[in-house]
Amino acid sequence: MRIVIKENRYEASAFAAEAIALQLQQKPTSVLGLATGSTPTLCYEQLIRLYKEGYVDFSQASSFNLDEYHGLSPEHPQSYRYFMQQQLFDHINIDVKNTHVPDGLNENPIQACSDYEDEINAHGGIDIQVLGIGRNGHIGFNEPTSGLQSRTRIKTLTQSTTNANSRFFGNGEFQPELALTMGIGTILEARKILLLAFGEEKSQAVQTMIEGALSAYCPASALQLHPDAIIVLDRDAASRLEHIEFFIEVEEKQQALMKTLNLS
Ligand SMILES: N[C@@H]1[C@@H](O)[C@H](O)[C@@H](COP(=O)(O)O)O[C@@H]1O
Repeated sequence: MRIVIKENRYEASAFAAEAIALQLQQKPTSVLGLATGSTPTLCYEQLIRLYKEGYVDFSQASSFNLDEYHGLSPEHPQSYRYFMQQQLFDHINIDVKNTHVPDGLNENPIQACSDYEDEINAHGGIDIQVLGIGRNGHIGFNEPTSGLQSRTRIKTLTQSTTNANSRFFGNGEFQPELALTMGIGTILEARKILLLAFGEEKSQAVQTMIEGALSAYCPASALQLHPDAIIVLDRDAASRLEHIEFFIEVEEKQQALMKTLNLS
């Protein structure tokens, strides 16, 4: 894991957007793995800016989102398809036919999940996967105890996750307790991973993910197994890291080395 600690969420989001832009410059047909939630919104804002300024082109790219609520239509304002249209797709030149979000209304969600896996494979796998992290350490909707080799499937959400996400739903509005989500094994197959975490409320999950043991109790800790995972934090999310000074030192040395090798 490479740990990048930025002063604030704006700098962290700009770093992530630049990494995605670079990926697309190097491989215009990249397959992007995308996430929802409040965390990636600034990164998407920066990506839209880079697109408008001509630095990035999505015309040959395709995308797969991590997850979707079961029971919400794509037009529902809380569905992740709707979120992606509003926050990113409607503002860039990606062909909507090339964007994929699990089908929350499919009458056979088990089949829909297995088809989703097939579709990712048919596209040659995910080149770069954006992730947020839940307060309980979940990634996608892989709640604690999710199998570390799990595949796309239907999951029951924990109370802690439904509570955290209730802020997006109106009083008395139907809030799904089931979701279709890529599995941890699916996520780990992405060639590069960029996990973003901001704010004090994520600091415990971040500490457990990075400094804790590999454990299904903290699904994000599975990223310790990934050969190219970058964890991008703001100061608050990094605040509980016991080895924070060490991580800062290593990153500075790595930056200096990359400059010397002309790789940055
Ligand atoms: N399924 C999503 C996750 O992909 C996301 O990482 C998490 C954190 O959301 P936020 O970024 O709003 O804190 O929320 C949801 O549960």
